[in-house]
Amino acid sequence: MEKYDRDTWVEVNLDDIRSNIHTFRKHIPEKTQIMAVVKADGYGHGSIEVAREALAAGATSLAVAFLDEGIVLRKAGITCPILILGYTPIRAVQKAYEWNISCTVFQTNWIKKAEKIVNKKQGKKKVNKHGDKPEDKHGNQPDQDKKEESIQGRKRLSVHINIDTGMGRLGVRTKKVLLSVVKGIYKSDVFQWDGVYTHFATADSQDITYLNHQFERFQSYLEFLREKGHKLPAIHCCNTAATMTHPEWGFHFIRLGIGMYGLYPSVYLKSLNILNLKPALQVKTRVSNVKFMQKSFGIGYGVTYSASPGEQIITLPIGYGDGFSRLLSNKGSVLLQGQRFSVVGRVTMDQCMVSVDKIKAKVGDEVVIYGRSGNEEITLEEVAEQIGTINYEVACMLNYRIPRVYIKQHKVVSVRNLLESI
Ligand SMILES: Cc1ncc(COP(=O)(O)O)cc1O
Repeated sequence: MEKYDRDTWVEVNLDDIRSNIHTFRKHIPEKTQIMAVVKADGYGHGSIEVAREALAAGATSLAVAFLDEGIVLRKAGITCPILILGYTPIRAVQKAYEWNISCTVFQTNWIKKAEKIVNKKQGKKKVNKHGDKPEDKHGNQPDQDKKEESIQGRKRLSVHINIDTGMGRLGVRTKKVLLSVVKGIYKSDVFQWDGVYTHFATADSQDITYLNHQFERFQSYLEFLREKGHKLPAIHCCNTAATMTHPEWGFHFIRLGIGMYGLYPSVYLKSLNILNLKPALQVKTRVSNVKFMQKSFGIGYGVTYSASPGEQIITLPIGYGDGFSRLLSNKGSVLLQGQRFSVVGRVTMDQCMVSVDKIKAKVGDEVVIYGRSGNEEITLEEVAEQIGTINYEVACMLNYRIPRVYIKQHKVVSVRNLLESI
C-alpha cells in the first residue's frame, strides 16, 4: 500500500548513495574521513535517509547549513558529529549547545557573546584563574556542573573556525582576527575547538590558478597558527570538486556534497571522467489525463501552444509548485515508454501538458520527469542547462510537496511524505 496519495514522487536510490560514498572512499587517503553534506534537505533527496545511508557507508560526520537542519537529524536519532557550515545567530547558540551541534565561528564578538549565553544558561560563573569552578555558599559546585562533569567531562560547544581564503562569503580574513578568535576559544571553558577549514570558490573550473592561490593561503594560515604554538584540530578544505582533482588535500575530512548524490560539480569535471558516479535521484509521475481533439485547440495559460487536430496531449500532475520550473514551458521534455516527448504550453503551479505522438498513452502510465526510461535519460544537467542554472539548484528546488520514496535493492524501503507531517 503506497504511503502517499499523489501520483508524483522523488525516487532516491540508496544503493547509489552508498556506491558513491565508496567511490570517494577509495579515491581519498586512508587517514581522510568523509563529512557528508546533507544541507537543503540532502540536496532535495531527504536529509535523514541520506545521512543514515552515508554513515552506514563510512561517512563519520555530517554537515548542514543551519541549526534547524542539524536538529532535524538529531531528532531522527542521529548522534554523530554535525557541523553547521553557515552562520549561527547568537540567539541560537544555546540550542546548538543543547543539541550538541558544532558551529562555524569566525568573529571575535560572536565568541564573546556565545560564551556569556552558554555560561548564563548553565548557571556557570567564569572559571577562576586556577580553572576551579566557583562553589555555592555550601561549598558545593552547582549540581548541573557536577552532573555534566560526571557524565561526560565539561560539556562544551563544539566550534570549527572558517578561514576565508577567497570564497568571499564567511570566515576570518586576517591573521590578526584568526588569532583573536583562537584566543577567545582557548580563554573560555565553554568551547571545544574541533576544526579549522576553508571553502573553495572555483574548484569545479578548468583554470586552477585561483584554487591554488586559495590552498596556499590556507596553508599559510595553518602554518601561522602552528608557529604561534597552537596544536591544530581537524583540518578540512575539500568539497566534491577539490576532492576529485586533489584528493591529497583531504587532511582530516572532505566535505562531500554533490558527489555523494551521484552528480558532478560541473560539466567540465564530468568530462574528465575521474570518478564514475551514480545519480541517485529520479522524479516520476503518472498520466492524469489524455485527449485528442478533432480540431486545433489551445493549451494552458496564455494559450502559448496550439495543438493540431488529432494531436495526443497528456496532462501530468507536477508543476512549478513542486519545483518543476515554469522556465521549462514549451521547452522541457519527459520520458514515456522509453521515448522523449516535449512539454507544451506553460508549466502551471501543479500540472503540465505534454504532446505525445507515435505511442498511445493512457491514464496512469508512468512518466519520467528526471531520470532514466529505456535507453533515454533526462539528467539534472540537461534541465539546468535549459533553465539557466546548475544541477545543484534543480535538485534543491524539489520541495516538500513531493513524497520521497527510498529504494534499496530494487525495493521500496521507506517513504517520506512531509504533507502528512504538516
Ligand atoms: C562550506 C561548504 N563545504 C562543502 C560543501 C559541499 O560542496 P559540494 O556539494 O560541491 O561537494 C558546501 C559548502 O557550502
